[in-house]
Amino acid sequence: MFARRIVVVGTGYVGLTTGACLASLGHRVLCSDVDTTKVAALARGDVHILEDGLHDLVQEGIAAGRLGFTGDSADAVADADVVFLCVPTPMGSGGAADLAAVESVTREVRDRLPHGCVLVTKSTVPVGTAARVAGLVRRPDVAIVSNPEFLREGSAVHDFLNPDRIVVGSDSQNAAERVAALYSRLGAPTILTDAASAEMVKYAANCFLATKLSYVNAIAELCERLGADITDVTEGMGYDRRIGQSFLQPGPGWGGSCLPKDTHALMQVAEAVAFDFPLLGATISSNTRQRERMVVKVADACGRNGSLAGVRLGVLGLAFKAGTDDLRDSPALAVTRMLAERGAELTAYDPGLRGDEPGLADVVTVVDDPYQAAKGAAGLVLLTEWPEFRTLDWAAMASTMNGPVVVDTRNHLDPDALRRVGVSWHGVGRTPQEALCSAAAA
Ligand SMILES: NC(=O)C1=CN([C@@H]2O[C@H](COP(=O)(O)OP(=O)(O)OC[C@H]3O[C@@H](n4cnc5c(N)ncnc54)[C@H](O)[C@@H]3O)[C@@H](O)[C@H]2O)C=CC1
Ligand SMILES: O=C(O)[C@H]1O[C@H](OP(=O)(O)OP(=O)(O)OC[C@H]2O[C@@H](n3ccc(=O)[nH]c3=O)[C@H](O)[C@@H]2O)[C@H](O)[C@@H](O)[C@@H]1O
Repeated sequence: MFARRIVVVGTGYVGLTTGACLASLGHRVLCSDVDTTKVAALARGDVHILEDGLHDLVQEGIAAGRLGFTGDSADAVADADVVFLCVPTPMGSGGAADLAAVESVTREVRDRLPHGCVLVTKSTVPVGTAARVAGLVRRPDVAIVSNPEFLREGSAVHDFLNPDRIVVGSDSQNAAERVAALYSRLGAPTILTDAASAEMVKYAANCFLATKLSYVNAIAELCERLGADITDVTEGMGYDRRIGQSFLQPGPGWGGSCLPKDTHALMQVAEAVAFDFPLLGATISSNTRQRERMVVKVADACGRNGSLAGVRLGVLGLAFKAGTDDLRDSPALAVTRMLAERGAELTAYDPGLRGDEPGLADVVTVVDDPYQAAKGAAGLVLLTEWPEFRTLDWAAMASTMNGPVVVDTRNHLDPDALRRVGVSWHGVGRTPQEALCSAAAA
């Protein structure tokens, strides 16, 4: 089923990727957004987010006449077959998902949807939202479908075009099949289900991933205390196909625009039906603790008797993970903020950031090369796993530092290579080699 007239409301990481990828699959797509500055830039082919391959795909879609942009969602949907809602569902008061944007777009477009149109929630929304949207639309000729998205930032285009699965849920079998058919060229396993189950798949998956990471971070701490090496431990675990190698990398805690808000939202959903969910609660609180633990690690390695007051530190990476410019709920930024609160003087470098992002300047001085971040620092804290950090001239970095100590919260660097150039390396879940050697000698 090609050349469908599709409207995508919201042109963020998910909406723009959805629009550009569906256009690349041969569909005609019109993307709308309230942010008219963004719409004007996109219409010129200017992509405002760092996402591998997205810029080219947008330009190709525009050039092929299959991809367009507008600031008027109500007008856009007037001759649509399928409308995707890709607007934000941020953490609201008390932790529940804030559905204000989903509801406001629904109200805005409901009377303009043509007969037989399908309205799809692609935003991450709690179980029951499709029913709530149906209640707002109140039109038997418009079917509501839940089609959660599983792409990751930084590899959004790749993930969208190579999905592990497509999940489509609706009370209308016909509408679900029409939405599933849009992806038919991708050849992915497709789960057709009811809307509530589709909505639940999304939260169950994200919260499982968060739980896996909190577990791994806890095992890493245990490794530190017991003299085991988390890198070998996770390798040993990962070969078990029931566990798998991915999502076993310890770090400064998990973050980003989704895992934190979705874990809190599922806690709220559980509470609403009087379900006690201590496992998920511990997943969240362990993550807060992990961020704090990184600060203590830095204070121990670089502070003066554990104090960071007036200590000059360099920071490598501020984004919530490599490959993105997204700072939303970034553990790297959270740790940096806590270091600043403890009085550290911070200079940071992140290859994905310009440095003028809102809120950054209050916390940290952002520089545009890593050697500047290292200059005069009593220690460097690596918080985001950008590949280029591995290939820095570490001897040159160390020579400009005032005490070559690196706290590598991602176990991203080669500890032996760093030690060879005189850097004292501190990772996560890995006992420093010197300590192991002296323990063996004793
Ligand atoms: N970022 C990600 O990797 C993923 C996000 N999701 C979910 O997708 C949804 C969207 O997330 P992102 O794309 O990251 O958000 P985003 O913040 O990057 O983009 C949202 C866009 O919607 C626009 N918008 C807001 N209100 C609007 C309205 N009333 N009418 C038209 N446009 C409006 C904003 O201007 C913005 O351009 C969320 O529910 C999120 O949980 C799901 C999978 C992956
Ligand atoms: O719903 C969403 O928005 C998306 O949330 C996550 O994707 P994303 O937020 O892009 O980031 P991830 O790659 O999942 O990383 C999340 C956090 O976990 C951390 N992480 C990830 C993997 C790992 O092994 N270790 C680790 O610390 C990352 O550094 C990051 O802070 C999910 O992976 C996507 O499937 C989902 O669609």
